[in-house]
Amino acid sequence: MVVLVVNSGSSSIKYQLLDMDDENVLCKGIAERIGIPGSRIVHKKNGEKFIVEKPMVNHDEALKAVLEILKDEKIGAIKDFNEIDAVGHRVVHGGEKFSGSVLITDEVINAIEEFSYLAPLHNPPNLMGIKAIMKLLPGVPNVGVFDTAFHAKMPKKAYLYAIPYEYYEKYKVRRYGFHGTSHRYVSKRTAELLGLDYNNSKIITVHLGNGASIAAVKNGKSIDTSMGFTPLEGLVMGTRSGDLDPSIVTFLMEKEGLSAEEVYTILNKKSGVLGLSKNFSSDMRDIEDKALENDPLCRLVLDIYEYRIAKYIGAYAAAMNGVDAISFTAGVGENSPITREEICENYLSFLGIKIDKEKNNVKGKEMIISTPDSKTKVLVVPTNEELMIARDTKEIIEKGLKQLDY
Ligand SMILES: Nc1ncnc2c1ncn2[C@@H]1O[C@H](COP(=O)(O)OP(=O)(O)O)[C@@H](O)[C@H]1O
Ligand SMILES: CC(=O)OP(=O)(O)O
Ligand SMILES: [Mg+2]
Repeated sequence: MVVLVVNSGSSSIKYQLLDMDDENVLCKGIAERIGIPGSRIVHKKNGEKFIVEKPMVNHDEALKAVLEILKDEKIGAIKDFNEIDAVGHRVVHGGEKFSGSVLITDEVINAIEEFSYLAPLHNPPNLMGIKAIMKLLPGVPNVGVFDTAFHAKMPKKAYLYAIPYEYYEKYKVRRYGFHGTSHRYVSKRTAELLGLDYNNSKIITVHLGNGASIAAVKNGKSIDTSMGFTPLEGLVMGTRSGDLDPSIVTFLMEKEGLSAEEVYTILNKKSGVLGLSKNFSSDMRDIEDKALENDPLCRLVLDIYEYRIAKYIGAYAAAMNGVDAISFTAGVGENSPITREEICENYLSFLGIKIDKEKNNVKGKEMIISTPDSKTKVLVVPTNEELMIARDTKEIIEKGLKQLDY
């Protein structure tokens, strides 16, 4: 079965074409700068990279261009669109409705539309991708895989905020959690690599990309996670603040004469590592390089970044009353030995953690980086959200399911 995976963002579409008989990636890529000058597709096949400059004013045009590339004689992987058996889509917000992946129907589309007010930056582009594929590949089934689904069964004590209950009842203001597909993949893979029974294990997954979140996965279920009502809560991220005292919002509105929306933009796009470094960079590679040259501000930014992660790990060890393993994943988690080492060495020896420095000197590869006598194991597990989406898509289509529960 050939499955196309589509991850539509506001100005980019990531895609992957997989042969699910052997889980082989046939080709993949990203359409970037959709709707802005300089739009292009960066396409990869058999490790080779191809750049296709192409004006793409909206998601319809971008997906059309992507589909043409999939069929291209030289750089494509199929001869005809009828070789695509199903399409799996990343959808960021599934509200309280979806606790698993689903076959996309009109009813599901309406629900995703309804939840757009909870994720205004994410759900509208996700929907555009779904609608464009439905138009371009009529008759091909579509599956939705939600970032929120893996966290949907968190206990109420973990997801309710201590504000008047009526706001939960009226507007569903609660913690949802995101990056669930990544936390699900990485926690399961961690259990496999350590030979643990997934259904009887305590794993903390640390997803450090541009957006970053941590999850406490107990017995194969997410019982808590650091992102909340929106992907703004929790860790310090590239441009997002993570946790703060909400009174800062009203304080800044008054002092700087800002609107609610302006403060929201500052917290989402101008804060985090970028804001702390006085706009030097949102990319942890830049911060790390400078910190290693003893730049005091960048050293401080790295300290704050690591400290917040360590505090959450401590909290989640308490939430699960123990922890068997901690796994680092995504851009920073997979590629930054120094961040992993400093978090573990400076804060986590109380968990009996010992890091093997040589093993930790790894980038983008599965590795147990703790020593054999480390009480809690520490791992690097590269995430693979696309493979999870393709697997769910295959299972739903092959078994004729409407919803796949985790
Ligand atoms: N070698 C590295 N060292 C430190 N950070 C890195 C390295 N490589 C990538 N990163 C970080 O990973 C981030 C991107 O992570 P990624 O998981 O691709 O994010 P997203 O999916 O949210 O776009 C970059 O912003 C960068 O800070
Ligand atoms: C939900 C979220 O934060 O996603 P990303 O990391 O892709 O921005
Ligand atoms: Mg990501």
